[in-house]
Amino acid sequence: MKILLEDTIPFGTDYLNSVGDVETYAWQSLVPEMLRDVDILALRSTTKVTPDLLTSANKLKFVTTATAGTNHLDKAHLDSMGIAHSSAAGCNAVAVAEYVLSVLLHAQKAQKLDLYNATVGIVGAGNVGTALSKILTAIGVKHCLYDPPLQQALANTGKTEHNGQSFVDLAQIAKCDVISLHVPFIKGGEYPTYQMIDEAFLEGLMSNQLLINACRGEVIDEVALLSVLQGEKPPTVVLDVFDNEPGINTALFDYVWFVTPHIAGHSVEGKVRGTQMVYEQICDVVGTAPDKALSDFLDKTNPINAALTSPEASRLSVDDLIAVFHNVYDVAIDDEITRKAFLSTSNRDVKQKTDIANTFSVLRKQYRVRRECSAYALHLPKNTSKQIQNTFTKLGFHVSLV
Ligand SMILES: NC(=O)c1ccc[n+]([C@@H]2O[C@H](COP(=O)([O-])OP(=O)(O)OC[C@H]3O[C@@H](n4cnc5c(N)ncnc54)[C@H](O)[C@@H]3O)[C@@H](O)[C@H]2O)c1
Ligand SMILES: O=C(O)[C@H](O)[C@H](O)COP(=O)(O)O
Repeated sequence: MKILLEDTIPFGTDYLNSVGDVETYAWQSLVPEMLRDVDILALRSTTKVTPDLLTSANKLKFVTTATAGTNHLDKAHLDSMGIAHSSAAGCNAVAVAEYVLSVLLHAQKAQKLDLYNATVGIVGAGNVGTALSKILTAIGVKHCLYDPPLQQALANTGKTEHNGQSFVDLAQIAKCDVISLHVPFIKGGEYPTYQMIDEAFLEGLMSNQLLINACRGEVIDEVALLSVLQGEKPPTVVLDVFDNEPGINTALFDYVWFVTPHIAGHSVEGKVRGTQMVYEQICDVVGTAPDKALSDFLDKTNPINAALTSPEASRLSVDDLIAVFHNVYDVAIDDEITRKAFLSTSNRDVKQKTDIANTFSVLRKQYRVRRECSAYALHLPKNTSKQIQNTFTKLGFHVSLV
């Protein structure tokens, strides 16, 4: 069985070389002729699987993406050719949720938010929305969900809540202190998400609200966003994703609080979990039993020694949470790297579009090593309360008292 892998899939060859005849292609080099006689194709989200790409695919039976998003696959066309397809649903949900947590903790530090008294509106309660809901539950932050397709599916089974959280409508989401977007990019159909955060929604936001987009840029009307951000008393906005990536509109940078190059899901765990998932799917297609596990590919980390200011308290103080969590992930570092890279991009006007696209792509490709909470042993003081230990455990840390 001939398996063609994109070289952006970490450990792809190590995982799959015993499963079939593996070949890799360099990122952005895939052309139709390379799919001749290929049985299985695995890639990531920057490769678009279009009818044109598939014109020479004479044997292709399975296409899979080591990512959560699937809007780069023309699924209707794959279906029409009888080619099965899949994705790594949920592979990087925790990474994105941790990205949002870092933003929330910075908002607390900057006095933009009173986190423990705030309400977070989660738009899209799938894998990422649920991972975020779990984090917020662990630290005791109120939140609500907007997800009509899921709400409808649950209603059909007589349920009104998802993991103990209630659903609200978009108008209620618009009133939340924080609005965090986690829907797929869908054009058309019953529940489209294309520009669902439209001009009216954006114009209704107040200066004390925080809007975070770490799903797909197309979900926000970016022209309206720029205009609102340039107006009086704009909301605080954090963007990980943009319309028309990688040729993004860098004019937004001057008005956005944190800006990152579509890396919210790029933890080591998020990426390698994606490889593990496509490996298991390919084993299934080939008819072989998988014998490799995520732990075979993840390095150990150094423990975090936390000197809590109030270890005996019944609730983890937000300052202690900030001090511990920002050892794991700090969005401000990625914001700084991003802004520096674009500053050295000579010009921001339309003529320099290629330069902007290259800068964006290179930042993503060369992203630093970032681990999730679950990668860390967390050493807490001996007198740490059970409640605080529990909170850290629920965040994924391996807690011990020293
Ligand atoms: N920035 C990143 O690095 C990054 C990482 C992972 C995922 N993503 C993006 O985030 C999206 C969500 O990821 P996920 O893993 O949670 O996907 P998912 O499929 O598990 O969940 C998506 C949820 O959105 C809901 N939804 C669909 N249409 C909706 C609508 N019109 N209104 C409200 N809710 C709607 C679905 O019912 C589902 O529950 C992905 O499709 C991807 O585009 C980005
Ligand atoms: O859809 C996803 O899983 C995420 O957007 C992911 O970060 C995409 O990563 P990429 O394939 O662009 O490296």
